[in-house]
Amino acid sequence: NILQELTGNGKGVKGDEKKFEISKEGNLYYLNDKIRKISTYDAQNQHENSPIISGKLVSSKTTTFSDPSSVDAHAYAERTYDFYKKTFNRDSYDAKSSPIKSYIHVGEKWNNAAWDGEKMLYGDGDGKTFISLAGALDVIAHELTHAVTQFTANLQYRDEPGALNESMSDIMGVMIDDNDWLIGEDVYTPNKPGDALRSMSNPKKYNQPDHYDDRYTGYQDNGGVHINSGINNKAAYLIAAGGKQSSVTVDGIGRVKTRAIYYRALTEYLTATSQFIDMRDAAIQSAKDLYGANSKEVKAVKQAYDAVGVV
Ligand SMILES: CCC(=O)Oc1c(C)cccc1C(=O)O
Ligand SMILES: [Ca+2]
Ligand SMILES: [Zn+2]
Repeated sequence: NILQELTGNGKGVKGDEKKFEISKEGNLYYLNDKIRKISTYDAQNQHENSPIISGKLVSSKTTTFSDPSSVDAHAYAERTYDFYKKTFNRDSYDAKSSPIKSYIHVGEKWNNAAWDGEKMLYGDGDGKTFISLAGALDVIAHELTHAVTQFTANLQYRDEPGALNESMSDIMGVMIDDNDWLIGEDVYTPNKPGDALRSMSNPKKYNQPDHYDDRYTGYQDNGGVHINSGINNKAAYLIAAGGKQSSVTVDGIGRVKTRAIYYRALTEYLTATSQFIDMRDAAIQSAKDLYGANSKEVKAVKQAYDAVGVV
């Protein structure tokens, strides 16, 4: 690459040392990765609903950056970018190498993270429910996957399509932060070790259904997008890890093949109004495309959706 690489460093939200790509303009250094086109801004506690969230590109007098939220937001965006490029040959969220912008210190003690249609937003948390949400790789991967979904299937953010939108973000979140089936564990309830925002292996542990017959049909949470995502999350877990549910046994095929199936379903088959049954069909078709019509991978997909009652 013609650009001269420049490495920055700093401690993340959990106190761990990280390295990342920066740039120098004049006598200041900036969280601006010109190779991946990733830049990180400080929203300086502007309210998350303010029409235009402006921000100050994070800078430092030296190559060491002292704001842990900025360190993690920048480094984890790079990790997520690299995963999509290496694993699926996708260049940024729109596959057209569009710039990735992250804003930290959004709102006041905001227990939230979001993709707002054009940039990523991270709250600092209130210190009880969350610490800075930029501090978790699976959170950042979840948010950037909302952007990927927007530029591919563009699943509507309500009811069943919305639950699938949420599930795709959780699936890629655990595939990128790939040492567990938990979501948000690194930044959730600092005073309660060992818990998480969601579990894909056991959705019910955090009050999500793991079977279609138990789906939420009310109006809260845009028709339960963070509730019913548990059903598809469990299916994805079963496809990868195997297991038994509602007297159906699934022979797992591993994380690598599972993420390939879901990425293909998201980018080739799902649409804005896909329902859970369409997710089943899209996953089966994707497994057929990738591994053959009578493959054990196709069998695992069918078994998993049988197990979660999407038939
Ligand atoms: C795993 C990241 C996540 O779920 O972020 C959200 C939070 C913490 C609150 C509300 C919505 C979201 C989201 O991105 O869906
Ligand atoms: Ca995790
Ligand atoms: Zn989400």
